Amino acid sequence: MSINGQPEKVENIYLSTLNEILNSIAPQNDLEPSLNSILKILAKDLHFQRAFLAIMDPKSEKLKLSITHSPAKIDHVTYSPGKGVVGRVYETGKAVVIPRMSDNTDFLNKAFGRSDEELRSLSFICVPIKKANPKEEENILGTISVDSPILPMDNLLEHKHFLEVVAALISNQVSRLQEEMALQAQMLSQGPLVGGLEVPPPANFVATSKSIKQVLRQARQVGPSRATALLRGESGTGKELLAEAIHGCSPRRDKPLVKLNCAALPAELVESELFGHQKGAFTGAYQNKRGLFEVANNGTLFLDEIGELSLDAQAKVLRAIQEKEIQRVGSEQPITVDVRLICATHQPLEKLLKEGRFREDLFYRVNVFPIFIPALRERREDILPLAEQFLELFSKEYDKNIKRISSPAIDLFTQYHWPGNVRELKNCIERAVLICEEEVIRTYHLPPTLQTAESTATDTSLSFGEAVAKFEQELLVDSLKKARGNMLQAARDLRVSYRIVNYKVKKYNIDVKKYTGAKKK
Ligand SMILES: Nc1ncnc2c1ncn2[C@@H]1O[C@H](COP(=O)(O)OP(=O)(O)OP(=O)(O)O)[C@@H](O)[C@H]1O
Repeated sequence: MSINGQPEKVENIYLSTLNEILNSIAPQNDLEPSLNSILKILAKDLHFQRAFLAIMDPKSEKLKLSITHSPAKIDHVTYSPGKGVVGRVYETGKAVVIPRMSDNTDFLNKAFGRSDEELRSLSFICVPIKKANPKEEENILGTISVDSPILPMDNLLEHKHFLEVVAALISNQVSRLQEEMALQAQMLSQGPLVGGLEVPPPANFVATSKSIKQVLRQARQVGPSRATALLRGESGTGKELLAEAIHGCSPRRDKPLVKLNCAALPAELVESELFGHQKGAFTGAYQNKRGLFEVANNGTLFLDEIGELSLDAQAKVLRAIQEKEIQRVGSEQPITVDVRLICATHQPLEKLLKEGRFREDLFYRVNVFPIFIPALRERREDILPLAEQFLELFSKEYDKNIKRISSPAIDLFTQYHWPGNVRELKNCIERAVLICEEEVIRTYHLPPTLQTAESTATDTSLSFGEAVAKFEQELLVDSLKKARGNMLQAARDLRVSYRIVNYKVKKYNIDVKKYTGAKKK
C-alpha cells in the first residue's frame, strides 16, 4: 500500500503520525496550540492540503471554524447544523468522504475560497468528534475535516478511519476548548457589570458613526474580562485611545496602564524594556531595572505594533502570558506577574504568520478578542464632531478665541481621504488654530494637501479672480449664517456698507432666506 505513490507502508505512516499526535496532546500543553500542531502533523504526514476543526459554540448553536492549520481567507466562519457537508456530519454523527469536491453540490467552500482548479483536484473528508463519555443526547462536539489530493476510494476510506481514531484521541481537548469558548462568551456577555459598575464611555472619545459605536461597544464587552484584546486598524485610527477605554472599564482601572510601542525601540532594547535587566547583564546595564511587565503588575500592558517584536521577544512574551512569569535579562530568577495584555497592530498578522515572522502560538494567544477600527474615510460622520472637539481643545491650549469652522472648510474635511486618519485630522486642526487670527477656521488655514484636486476631487485650477470671488462668497455666506440672514448685521460684522452686502448677495445669487432660521454652526 502507498500514499500518493510513496512506497512506505501506510500502516507505518499512520503509526508514526499517531505517535507524534500523542506527544502533542500532553495535558500540560495549551489547548489551541496543541490542537493546531495536531492538524499540522496530519497535513504534513498524510499530505493533506488543509486540515481544520469546527467546534459547536453552545451559545450561538453554530459550528465555529475554530482551528485551522493554514489561515482561513475569511474571519469568523460558522456552519449551521444540517447545512453543507460539515453541518451534515455534525447533525448525523456520520463521517462523509467526497471523492472530488467539484462533484458535490452540498460542498459550501466557505472559509478557504478554494479555486475551481482545487475543487476539481481535491477530495474532502469530514468526521465527527464525539464526546468521550456522552451523558446527554448532545454527544457531538464538532468535526475534523481535511482536503486531500484525489486518491482511490479505498485509500480515502482508510484516511477516514484514521481520522476517526484521531477524533477520538482529541475529544477531551476539544471538549475543554468548547468549555473555554462558553466561559469566554459568558464573561463577555456580562459586559460592564462584571466590574461591578456601569462605566461611561471615555469623555474624550468621539463616537458618532455606527461603526465606531460598535467598536466602543466591543471595547466595553471585553473590558471587564481578562481576555487579551487585539486592536487592529490603520495608523492613527485610535487604537491607543481604545486601549485606554478598555483598561478604563476593567476591574484593573485603578492599577497602571503601561504602554510600549514595539516599533519605536531597537529590537535589542525591547526585551530589557519589557522584562527588565540585572546590573551588568550587558554593556550599559549599570543597575538593576524593572521591566514593563513588572511595572504593569496587577494592571494592563498595552503592546502597540506587536507585529514588530522579534521572534525571540515573542517567545518571551508568550511565556510571560502562559506561565505568568518573567525573567530579567541576565537573571535566572523567575518573577511572577499578573498582567492583562492589550495588543495593537496595523499590520496583517496572518501575513507575518505565513512568512514565519510571527509565532503562531502567540497569535492564538493574542487574537482572543480582535477589534477592527475602521479608517476615518470609512466613517465620515465622525469627521466633523472630531474636528469640533479638536478645535475646542487647541483653542483652549493656545488661548485663542476660535468659535467654529467655515462651511467650505468643513466640505474639504469631509471630502478628504485622511490617509493618516484621526491623527492627521488632529494635526491639521492644531496647525489651523495656530495660524488662524480670526474667529473662524477657513479653507486657507488648512494645509495644501486638503486642497488639491487629487485629494478632494475639488477643482483648484482657479484663476486669481475666481479664487478671490470664491473667498468673498465664503465670507459672505458665513457672516449671513452667523447673523441669521440679517444683512445689516452681516455688513456690520464684515465692516462694509449694507449696500455692498446687498450688491454681493445679488451678484453671487445667495438665498438669504435660507439662513434666517439657521442655527449658528
Ligand atoms: N474616536 C476618537 N475620539 C477622539 N480622539 C481620537 C479618536 N480616535 C483617535 N483620536 C486621537 O487621534 C490621535 C491618534 O490616535 P491613536 O494614537 O490612539 O491612534 P493609533 O491607532 O494608536 O495610532 P498608531 O497605530 O500610529 O499608534 C490621538 O491623539 C487620539 O487621541
